[in-house]
Amino acid sequence: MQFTKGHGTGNDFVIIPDPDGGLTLTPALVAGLCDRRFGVGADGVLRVIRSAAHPDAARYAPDAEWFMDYWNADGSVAEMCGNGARVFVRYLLATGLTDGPELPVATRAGLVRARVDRGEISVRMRRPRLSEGAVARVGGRDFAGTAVEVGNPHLVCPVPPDVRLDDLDLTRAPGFAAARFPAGVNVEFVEPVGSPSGSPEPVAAAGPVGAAGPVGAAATDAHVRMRVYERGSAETLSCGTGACAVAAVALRERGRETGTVTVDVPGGRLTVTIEEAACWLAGPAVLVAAGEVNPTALPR
Ligand SMILES: N[C@@H](CCC[C@H](N)C(=O)O)C(=O)O
Repeated sequence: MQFTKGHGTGNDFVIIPDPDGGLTLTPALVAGLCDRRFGVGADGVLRVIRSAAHPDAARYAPDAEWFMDYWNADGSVAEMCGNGARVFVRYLLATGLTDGPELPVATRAGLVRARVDRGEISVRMRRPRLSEGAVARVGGRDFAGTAVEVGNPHLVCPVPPDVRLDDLDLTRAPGFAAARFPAGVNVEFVEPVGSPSGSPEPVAAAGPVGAAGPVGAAATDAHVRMRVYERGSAETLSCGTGACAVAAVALRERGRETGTVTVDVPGGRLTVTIEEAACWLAGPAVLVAAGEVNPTALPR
């Protein structure tokens, strides 16, 4: 089985080309591929399949030639993956399966549109929908947050000033009310950059680094840091949809509904631009290796 390995700000994926849908992808196979000791190792799998070859793709976005069949590391499927969509497009372009600079991609959350922009890849997704408050529990402490839907579910929790973001123990899943999130939830913890809790202002905080959004924004309206515990994948170095959820909350805290937010994640920097009717996620998307994996040698 051919594979390519790629990442977007350290959120890494095993990419499996299956243009005509000949492959049977199972939860066990996905979990084996993502195993960091006994498999290739990744936060998730991106199957590259033509929409016409996937039984469900047409109902999500009938007009896109390619369907991003995204799976979490534990073998569950998710509606959307923002970094995955950017890496998926990088793969399509690198292998000549499509040409840019703009293209539609079908996902379980509907159509997204990608754009190559000065070496970065941006995806246009739905606008995050903020709903009521909810609570995440870490290390015996409750963190109040906001539920946000970005095609997939998120819970964004600002970290209070007496807690250091880096000190949170995310080796285990944060607790949350299962009745509120019956399908599980991705939990983001966020603090402003330069916050009193001790995180230093990074160099070039509001400069053009990573600010390659669709409007060419050189300065951003807010600058935050986040960590994330992903449903189905544990703590990851980055989460694109999570960054969009965090950006929406950061803008609301500033009394705004639209704007551009710089989001620092453990694996790098993303830029999120929220418009009236859409949300753009921009950042690097890199392919690092390609090879062949023996599925029968993977853990089951
Ligand atoms: N890392 C992704 C999100 C992947 C899906 C998520 N774990 C879920 O189950 O919803 C991103 O970049 O958005």
